[in-house]
Amino acid sequence: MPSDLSENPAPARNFPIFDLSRFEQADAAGRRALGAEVDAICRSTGFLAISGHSVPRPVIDAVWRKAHAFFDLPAEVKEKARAPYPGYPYGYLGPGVEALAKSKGQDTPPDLKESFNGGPLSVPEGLDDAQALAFCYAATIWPEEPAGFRAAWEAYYRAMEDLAGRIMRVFAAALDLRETFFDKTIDRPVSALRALNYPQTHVAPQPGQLRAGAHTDYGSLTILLPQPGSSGLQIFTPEGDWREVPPLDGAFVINIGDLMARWTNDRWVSTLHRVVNSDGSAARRQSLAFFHQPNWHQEIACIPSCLAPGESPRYEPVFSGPYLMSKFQATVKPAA
Ligand SMILES: O=C(O)CCC(=O)C(=O)O
Ligand SMILES: [Fe+2]
Repeated sequence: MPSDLSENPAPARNFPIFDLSRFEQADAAGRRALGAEVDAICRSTGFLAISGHSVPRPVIDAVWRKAHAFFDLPAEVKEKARAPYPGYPYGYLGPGVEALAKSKGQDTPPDLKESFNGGPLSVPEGLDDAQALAFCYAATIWPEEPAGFRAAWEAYYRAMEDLAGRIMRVFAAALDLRETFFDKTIDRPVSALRALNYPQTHVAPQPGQLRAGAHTDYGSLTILLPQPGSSGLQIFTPEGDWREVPPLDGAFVINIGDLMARWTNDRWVSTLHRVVNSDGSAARRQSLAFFHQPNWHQEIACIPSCLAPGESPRYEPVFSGPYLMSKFQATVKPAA
């Protein structure tokens, strides 16, 4: 685990940008070639930007504004939408609740952030798994204000679910699989959307305390929208140093998560990343993170074509939903 918390690294040179519309309009040979580019990126860091995504600007702007207005509310108002007990996945998680580095076994002070979290927009018909109903399909605790929050949130959630499905087709092409390979594994996804607010800080953080501690994401892929022009998101490169993700106006930053690494037998890497606060006095920063997660019951076992001859799978198969639940619950402060 790297620990150079005070380092102020340079922006990532040549941060890759992938034009999704170009891929979708290409013929079979073009798609294979573009897929190969994505394969190379995912073997190296698994972090890239997506342009040509066609997510309407008003959908993005609306959720951004509503989240900003929500975080501006007094603490006691935000607390009304609080997750009812530690380990409950949705609703408002106030400052001091989560330490992402704990998912990596690092005992750090809590992250300097607050978040609002929401789950799937509906429960699939006939689903009766008690754990799934109690965790991924638990109710989102909606805030009463600002007006229009829920409508804006749901529109953005839908747009992200759709975008994630399109990116998973790129991933299938990148892995030399038929492009619909993942479709059935993500047709009842248990994805979560998280709005993050990192308040302005005036005092030095505690030793080891960051805005978001070093972690990997848990699922198939994450679609991030960092505040335009903001800094602080860093990835741990294959060369072994922290690199800042540059601001990329109009593009989403995506990264693959642990389940994609497991699926591909570590051909693709789920890269460690974090959000730092420079020198203890950092400006407020907001972001949106959509954590795309395969169906609750989906078994994630090594894709056979990701095994070289004579190689054996590095991981035991896991089920998507229970895996997510165990990772999430490791990061929250237990009840006092
Ligand atoms: O806020 C960001 O830019 C990244 C947050 C993040 O990595 C996470 O919440 O998993
Ligand atoms: Fe993350």
